[in-house]
Formats: sequence, C-alpha cells, structure tokens
Amino acid sequence: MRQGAVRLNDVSITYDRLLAVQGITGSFEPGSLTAIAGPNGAGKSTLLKAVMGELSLSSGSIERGTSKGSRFGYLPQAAEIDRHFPLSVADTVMLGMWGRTGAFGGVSREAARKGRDALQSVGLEGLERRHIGTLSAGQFQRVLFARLLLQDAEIIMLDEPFTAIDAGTTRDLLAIVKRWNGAGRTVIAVLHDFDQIRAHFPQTLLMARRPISWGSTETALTPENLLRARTMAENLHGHPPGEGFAA
Ligand SMILES: Nc1ncnc2c1ncn2[C@@H]1O[C@H](COP(=O)(O)OP(=O)(O)OP(=O)(O)O)[C@@H](O)[C@H]1O
Repeated sequence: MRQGAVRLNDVSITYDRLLAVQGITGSFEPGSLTAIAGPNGAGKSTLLKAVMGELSLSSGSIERGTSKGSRFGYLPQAAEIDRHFPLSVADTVMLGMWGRTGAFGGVSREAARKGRDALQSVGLEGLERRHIGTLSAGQFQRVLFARLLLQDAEIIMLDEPFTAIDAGTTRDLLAIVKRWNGAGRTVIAVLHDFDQIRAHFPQTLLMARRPISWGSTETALTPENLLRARTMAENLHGHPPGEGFAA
C-alpha cells in the first residue's frame, strides 16, 4: 500500500511578483520524518501548501506518487484557522472523515466510535460538546490532531504545530507525531525550535526562500548553514530575522 516519495524538482513559487520559494529540489521519502526550518518569511508555509497542491508552481514540478488528495493530511498554522465558526469539538473532529463519508454522508456508528477514540487518544474525552471557541490553544491543537488521526493520511504535514502551545501538550502531540511515523507514515513539520528538531526529527530541509541544506538533521543544521540562512534572511528583509535564529 505504501507509495512513492514526494519529489520536488526545482520548485519555485511566486505571489504576484514576489518570489517566495526558489529552486527547491529534493524528496520526502516514504516513512521519513522531516522538519522544515528557516527564518520568518522563508517560504516554509508556501512550500507546504504547494506540496499539498493548494498553490500552483511558477516553475518546476512536484511528483506526489498519486493524484489522490486523500493521501495528504494538513494542519495549517493556528493563525489561519477561524475558531469563531460555531462548531463543537465533536463536529470539528468528524470533519476528518469527510474524505470518506462526503460532507453530507452522515456519521455511522463506526465513524462516531472512531471519533471518540481519536478524542481519547489526544486526552480530550468528555469535551465533545464544547464549542471550539472556548478551548485553550493547546486543547484546540489536540482537537486538530484528533481530526488528523481520523483522516488516516499517508503523508502528514504540520505547519508550526507546537507554536504557542504549552509544554505538556507539546510532549503529548510530539508522541503522536512519533507514533504516526512509527506506523510508516511520512511526516513533514515546519518548526522553529532547533533543539526540538535535533532531538526528534532525523531529516531537515533548511531554507531561506532558496534551499540551504536538505538531508540528515546533523548535516543540515550546522552552524555554517544556520549562518547562511541568517545572512540570506537579512538580505531578504534588510534586517536580522529575529530572536532565536542564531547558530
Ligand atoms: N497569500 C500571499 N500573498 C502574497 N504574499 C504572500 C502570501 N503568503 C505569503 N506571502 C509572502 O511570501 C513570503 C513567504 O511566506 P511564508 O508564509 O511561506 O513564509 P514562512 O517561512 O512560512 O514564514 P513564517 O515562519 O513567518 O511563518 C513572505 O514574504 C510572505 O509575506
């Protein structure tokens, strides 16, 4: 059932005239666990959306192994999600089943059981009826992970999944990421915490619009490469890329 790698061939993406991603080549192998790192505005989120097929490329190509969108699960950045929408925790989690039931397919008893199991595995049993707007940031991120669990995707892409999330939730969600990967799924996560990347993510793509390094985390995140990323970011923005982005 396992399918091919996701290959990027000289991928570039522009917004109007802004070249957000330039000349990225490499592949996410099946079953790999990769961090995408780089300064603010480096094109990381843009690249994830392009891999998902949400954005078109200005040049280059992406081989996805299959044309089926259901192969991908995607967690957007928290800032991109509107939590005012009147949905309960249970409704939000069950959206993960859309790929199989269709939007109006109704929820079978089996699907409802899976939904409860998913909520339990992220530690949120009992909160099914709560409105998502009343949850803490950490609880809401747990809901989104439960939704991803239900989606049962082969390739899971997470955009800053632990930003502004408490330490306990980060630990629990990181354990889920590792379980996904242990079960043979490919996981790609945009992350800012280099210590976390070094501790848990064997592969890293470091980019600052252009690729800097892509390979084992040890070889990708050298002080020299981080310095190059920093310098490239300064050239992009005309100022340093912010606290924390230091070798
Ligand atoms: N929809 C859009 N329209 C126009 N420009 C955009 C759009 N989305 C992103 N950009 C620009 O493209 C560049 C890359 O943005 P992107 O969000 O991909 O970077 P990032 O590495 O994910 O940044 P961060 O770490 O701050 O989230 C930035 O200059 C950003 O302002």
